[in-house]
Amino acid sequence: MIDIDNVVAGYSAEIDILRGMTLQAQGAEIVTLLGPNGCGKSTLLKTIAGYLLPRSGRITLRGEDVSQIPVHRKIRHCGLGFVPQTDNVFSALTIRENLQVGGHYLPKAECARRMDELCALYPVLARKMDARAASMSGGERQILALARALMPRPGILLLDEPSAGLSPKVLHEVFDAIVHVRNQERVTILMVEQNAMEALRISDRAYVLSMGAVALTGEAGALMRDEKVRELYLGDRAH
Ligand SMILES: Nc1ncnc2c1ncn2[C@@H]1O[C@H](COP(=O)(O)OP(=O)(O)OP(=O)(O)O)[C@@H](O)[C@H]1O
Repeated sequence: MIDIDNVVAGYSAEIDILRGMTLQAQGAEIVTLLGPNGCGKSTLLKTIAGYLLPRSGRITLRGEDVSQIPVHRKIRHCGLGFVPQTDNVFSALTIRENLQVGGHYLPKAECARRMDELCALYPVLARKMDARAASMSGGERQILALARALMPRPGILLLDEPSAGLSPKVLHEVFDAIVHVRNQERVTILMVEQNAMEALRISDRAYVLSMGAVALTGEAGALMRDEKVRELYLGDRAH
């Protein structure tokens, strides 16, 4: 369970980017964050992950107030996985090595067992374990980034634009991979996406952000069917 309560945060002391952000996600839910460029979607993920600490408000993960816990401790101790938008795999390392980095603080046998599980979940990785990540396609790299974040078995996964730069076909492969892990491992997923309609198709709920706060929230199917929402927030690309 993620509970964000009235969070205010920013990069400099003078400017608040998040201005009283309140939202929740729980269970095996996929929740998408939508909204115009610069409204604070990535900043919210960075604040939940602990790259930025809130000036006020509270972030609760699985019942524990983690508002002031920085990123390295959150990922290790709070069951949080984070896949940033860029630089999310080590190109010079092999797929096996990337996964080992993701599980570096697991005991060796547990790390190996977890790699086997993730290779079973994502066979595309199993076929190329000793190839360098640099040789992977964009979609394969996203799946590796996802698997790397999953190594320590997080209960909560934050994904920043997993479809960025991908063709529509590959986007569907990556979204399938996200749904697959939600179904198999019952992870709570909070995802930022520009591809609003595609993201809503795999989501349970969504929040539309505007100027650092929630403008609108609802069940994904209802948002997709709402004419006004489609026109104002989704570019009316629904069919
Ligand atoms: N490292 C940073 N230092 C200072 N300001 C930043 C930094 N990163 C983002 N910002 C500012 O914070 C605001 C929100 O940015 P953010 O990246 O969270 O938006 P977003 O909703 O994810 O946008 P996009 O859809 O374009 O990725 C923007 O005005 C941006 O310029």
